[in-house]
Amino acid sequence: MNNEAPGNRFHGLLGNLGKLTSIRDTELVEQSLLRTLGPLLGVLDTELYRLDESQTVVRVIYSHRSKVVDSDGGARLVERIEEITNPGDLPAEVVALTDNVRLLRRPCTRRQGDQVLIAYPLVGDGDVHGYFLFKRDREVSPNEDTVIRGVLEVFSNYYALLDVSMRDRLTGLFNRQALENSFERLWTAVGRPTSVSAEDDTPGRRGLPSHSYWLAVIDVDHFKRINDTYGHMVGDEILLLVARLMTSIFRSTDLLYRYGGEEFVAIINAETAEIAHNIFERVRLGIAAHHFPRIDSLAVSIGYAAIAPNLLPVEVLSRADRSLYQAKQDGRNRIYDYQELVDTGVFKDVDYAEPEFF
Ligand SMILES: Nc1nc2c(ncn2[C@@H]2O[C@H](COP(=O)(O)OP(=O)(O)OP(=O)(O)O)[C@@H](O)[C@H]2O)c(=O)[nH]1
Repeated sequence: MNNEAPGNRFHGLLGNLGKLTSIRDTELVEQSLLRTLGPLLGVLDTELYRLDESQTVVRVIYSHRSKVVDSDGGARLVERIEEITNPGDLPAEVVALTDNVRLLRRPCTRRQGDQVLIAYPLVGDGDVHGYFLFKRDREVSPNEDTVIRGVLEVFSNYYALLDVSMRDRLTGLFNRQALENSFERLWTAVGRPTSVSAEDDTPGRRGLPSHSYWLAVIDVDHFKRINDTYGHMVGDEILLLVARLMTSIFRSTDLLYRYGGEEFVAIINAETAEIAHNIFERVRLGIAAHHFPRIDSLAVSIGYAAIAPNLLPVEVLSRADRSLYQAKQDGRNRIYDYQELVDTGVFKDVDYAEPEFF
């Protein structure tokens, strides 16, 4: 561990665990874990790997601390947290080490020159759902091992509790609360325009940023009839199947929420409106082609809008929702893009700077 007196370290650890369990957001809890363990182990870099159900790494969170010398000559530690969703090829030594951790369900180490790469499993419900990794010049002592295991256990239990509170009970998708909680962070990450489409001569489009993230509201058509005809139990089963189908059609990096009764929200990454449209069309067709119990067929209507950095989340939601409403008005079982509805004169364009509700 580091050179602090044991009493101070113990208080520091308790304080950090207190902070960790006071956070109400799963991603911030993950960051807080790295902030707690890095200083405790005397290392500047720590990493957290998250796995999906098929044990594939889907997210990596890196915490880097570096010394910065101020103009007055004083040194301080600056921390940078980076998150990669859908990481590509992981370094071979990480794959080899974490394979062992997963199979043995216990910490493993791997020597790299004068350094040791150390990995701990994150265990919950009997499954390994991630790894905590760090590298340093020596192995973990028995005392350190006890502390790391204890902190990881608190983290895993608390994470599981938080995760449950962010999930819809019926479908297991994220719930409306989770969407609202993550809006701010989501916007910082996804709201940046990727480029400015200066060559695009489409009227009204020149100079507009081309977006890479899209928010869709997806609503089951005539769902009330299903409930009225077959009862709520069948209705519930169909909602669950719709959620499972959508989860299998969207990519694992797309975000899917149950927003209300038979209404879902998806946030996806796509380079153009056309690609986004094709993805939503795949969802619509996938649901239309599925054989649901009792009912002959099921349709969904979808309204979507680009996530522009100069719009509030509520404005993007409102645009997608208005487009959905239009799709319902025009006969259901269709997909409308807000911008398309503006360009074709169905909607009056709304000034980006002025929210339409106030
Ligand atoms: N089974 C079940 N039904 C739900 C749930 N939440 C909401 N509903 C029902 O979903 C139905 C939604 O009805 P409406 O809003 O009229 O929409 P709709 O019948 O799908 O019609 P359109 O959206 O206009 O195509 C209502 O009957 C709600 O009671 C749920 O969790 N389970």
